[in-house]
Amino acid sequence: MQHKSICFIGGGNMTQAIVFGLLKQGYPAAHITVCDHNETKLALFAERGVQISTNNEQSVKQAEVVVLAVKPQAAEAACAALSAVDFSDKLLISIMAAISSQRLTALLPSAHNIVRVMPNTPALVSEGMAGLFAPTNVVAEFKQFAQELLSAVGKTCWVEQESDMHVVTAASGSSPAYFFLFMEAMQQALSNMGLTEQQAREFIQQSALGAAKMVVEKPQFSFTTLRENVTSKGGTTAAALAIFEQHQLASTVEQAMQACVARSQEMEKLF
Ligand SMILES: NC(=O)C1=CN([C@@H]2O[C@H](COP(=O)(O)OP(=O)(O)OC[C@H]3O[C@@H](n4cnc5c(N)ncnc54)[C@H](O)[C@@H]3O)[C@@H](O)[C@H]2O)C=CC1
Ligand SMILES: O=C(O)[C@@H]1CCC=N1
Repeated sequence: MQHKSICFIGGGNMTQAIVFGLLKQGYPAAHITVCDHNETKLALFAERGVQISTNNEQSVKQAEVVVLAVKPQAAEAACAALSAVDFSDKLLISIMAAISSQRLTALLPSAHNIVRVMPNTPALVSEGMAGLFAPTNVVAEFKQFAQELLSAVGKTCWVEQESDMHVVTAASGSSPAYFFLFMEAMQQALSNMGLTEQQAREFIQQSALGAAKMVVEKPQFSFTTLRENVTSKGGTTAAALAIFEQHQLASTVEQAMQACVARSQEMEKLF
C-alpha cells in the first residue's frame, strides 16, 4: 500500500489499536502523527517513533489523510479548531460512531472526500473488522486507500447505505465487548467453582480462540452445526445450553444489539 502521511486527531483506545497495528504491519512511524492534549497518551506513541503533537491545526495541514478519532461528543469542538484548514485535497476518515457524513460536511465544509469507518480494537492484533461507507462523490483512490489502511489491520466490508453504519457499529465496533463480557462471566463462574483466575483465563481464551478458528476454517459448517457437534444428547453441554435457553439468551442478544443501534441513531441526532 501507499504510505501517505496520516494525522490522527485523538490518541485514545481505538487510535492506539489502529496505529500499533499499522506499525506491526510495517507502516512507517515517520508517516504517522497523533494529536492529543493528553501527554500520557502521546508518550505511548512517541516511544514507538510516531510523531506526536498538541497542535491539531498545524499537524492536519501537513497531512494527506486525517483520521477523526475523538468521542462523538467532542467532534464539534475538534472540527471547529480545524476550520482554517483546507481539506479539499485531503482524505478525511472518521471512525467516530454516529457522526454522519452530512454532519461532517457541515462541520468541515472544505472536506469533499469523507470516508466513514467503524473499526474495532482487535485491529491491535491484526484481527480487526471494519465497516466502511463513502458518499458517492468520494474519489476511487481515496476509497481504496481507506480500505487498504484498514485491511492492514484486519478485514473490511463496505456498506452502500450510510444508515447501515448504525448496524455495523453493533456488528464490528461494539461487538468485541460482548465477547469480553461473556468471557468475564465465564471467568467469574469458574473462579467461584475453584479454578484460579489464571487457570480460568487459559481455559477460556484457548476455547474462544479454538471456537473462532473453527468458524473461520470450516465455513462449510453453520454455527448451529458447530454447536450441535459439541452437544451430546442428555450430556453436559445440553445441560448448560438449557440454562441459556431458559434465560432467553437469543432474545437478550437481540435486545442488546438493538439497544446499540438505537443509541447510535440517538447519538446521530445529539452530536
Ligand atoms: N474504542 C472502540 O472500541 C471504538 C471506538 N470507536 C470510535 O472511536 C472514537 C474514539 O474512541 P476511543 O478511542 O475509544 O476514545 P478515547 O476516549 O479512548 O480517546 C479519545 C481521545 O481523544 C482525545 N481528544 C479529545 N478531544 C480532542 C481534540 N480536540 N484534539 C485531540 N485529541 C482530543 C482525548 O484526550 C482522548 O485521548 C469514538 O468516536 C468512538 O465512537 C469506533 C470503533 C470502536
Ligand atoms: O461504545 C462506543 O460508543 C464506541 C463505538 C463502538 C465501540 N465503541
